[in-house]
Amino acid sequence: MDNDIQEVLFDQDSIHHAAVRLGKQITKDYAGEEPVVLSVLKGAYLWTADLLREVDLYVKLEFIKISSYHGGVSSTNSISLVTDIHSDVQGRDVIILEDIVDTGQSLLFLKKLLAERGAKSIQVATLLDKKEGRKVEIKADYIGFDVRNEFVVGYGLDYKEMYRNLPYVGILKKEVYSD
Ligand SMILES: O=P(O)(O)OC[C@H]1O[C@H](OP(=O)(O)OP(=O)(O)O)[C@H](O)[C@@H]1O
Ligand code: HPA
Repeated sequence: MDNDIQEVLFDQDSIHHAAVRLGKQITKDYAGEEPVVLSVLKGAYLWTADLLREVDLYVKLEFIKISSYHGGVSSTNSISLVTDIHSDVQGRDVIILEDIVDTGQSLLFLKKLLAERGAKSIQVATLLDKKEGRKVEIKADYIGFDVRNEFVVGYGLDYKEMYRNLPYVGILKKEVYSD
């Protein structure tokens, strides 16, 4: 897989430092609380594992699966709920864990859903924030790194369901794309 990568943007070490930094901040900000942590599959699977190990709080971990990108590099405007959570978020503080906020549409969808279900507060911790990709106005509260407006893979992020298991975030070589 390494041969398919043109440039590594965030290596394992820098991702670890981001997890430590944000984990400390979340631990401080939510001291005394028991937030629900909502991990957004599939992309956030590694970020969830690494960030949560740096959070010293009693948390309830939930996984939700939504779908916006259909394997390739282009986005669609419709988001669908693929696998829902089965616990009640009414009156709870919720921290959404995302691998990337790009157009912002996935996050908007989730925030609306949680607000409709009566969450007390909703915050977002994302590894990557691609601010130039935004199509809707929305902000993350905890950000690992700002990332430039290019399609990235690795550390949970896929191209056609591959590269999620790369331990770093990078950009694919042009010849690897088939669409
Ligand atoms: O800000 P947006 O433009 O909405 O993009 C961000 C979302 O897109 C990706 O998920 P995707 O729907 O591709 O599913 P995946 O996590 O299973 O790869 C990523 O993991 C985020 O959840
Ligand atoms: O840059 C990206 N890479 C992979 N998946 C994504 N989903 C939104 N943006 C991206």
